[in-house]
Amino acid sequence: MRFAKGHGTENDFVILPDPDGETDLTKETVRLLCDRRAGIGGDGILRVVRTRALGEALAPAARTAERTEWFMDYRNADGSVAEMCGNGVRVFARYLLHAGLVTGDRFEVGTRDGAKGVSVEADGDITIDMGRVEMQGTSSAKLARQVVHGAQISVGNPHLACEVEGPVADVDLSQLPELDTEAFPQGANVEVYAQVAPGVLEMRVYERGSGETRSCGTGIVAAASAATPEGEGATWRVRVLGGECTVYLDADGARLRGPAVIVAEGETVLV
Ligand SMILES: N[C@@H](CCC[C@H](N)C(=O)O)C(=O)O
Repeated sequence: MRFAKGHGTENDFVILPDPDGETDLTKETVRLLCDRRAGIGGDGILRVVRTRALGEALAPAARTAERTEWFMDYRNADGSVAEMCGNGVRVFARYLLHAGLVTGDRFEVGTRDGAKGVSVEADGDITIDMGRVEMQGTSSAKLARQVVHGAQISVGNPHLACEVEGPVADVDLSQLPELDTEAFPQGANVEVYAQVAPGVLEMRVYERGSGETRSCGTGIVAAASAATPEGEGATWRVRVLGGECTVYLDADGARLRGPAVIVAEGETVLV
């Protein structure tokens, strides 16, 4: 099967073009493709499928995705399915352009969290309309060496965004965070962040289904939202291990801007 490899601020993905939805992507296949030694390596998979090829498989929650031509079927490295991936949508959009599957600098991509607007900026960055962020109260998580408290937030997928004192580099994210399972029955992505200058956050993330990654777009939006008590009218630059993205919070919701690159194309015998 053909594949491509891409990343957005070093959140990296194996891209599988499957326009007619002919590939049965099992958990085992996803794990193998994402394995950094036995496979291609990635934090997740972006299956590129025509929305109409999904038929009944398009969950009701993804209904606004029906109007899109292309659907991002996102899988975490452990084979689990996620509703949304912010860096993933940018990389997916870059792939559609690269492969000539879309033209123009404005289009939409279908996700399990609905249709997401894509704008290609003059400098090559890609901006995604992430939609409304849902603030759901507070919760906490037990990390390897400390307990962190923060905001429970849905960016289509579940997050716990926790402000920490001191450098985020000092936080031990080597172990799966222990969460309140009543608050997060489906698990969550856990962000730790600190404000390091006016309008600038540093953030690290432990992603559900992938472990610590070098960036997480929905996590970046969650951290920016947690850092904005007024809810809107804010712009944040968010620095992560793999680079930097910008989040704009306004009355229409959140927009995420950042880079997205394709680094390789080839053929795999693993699918
Ligand atoms: N890296 C992504 C988020 C991917 C899904 C996440 N691990 C989950 O299970 O919700 C991003 O850039 O948003």
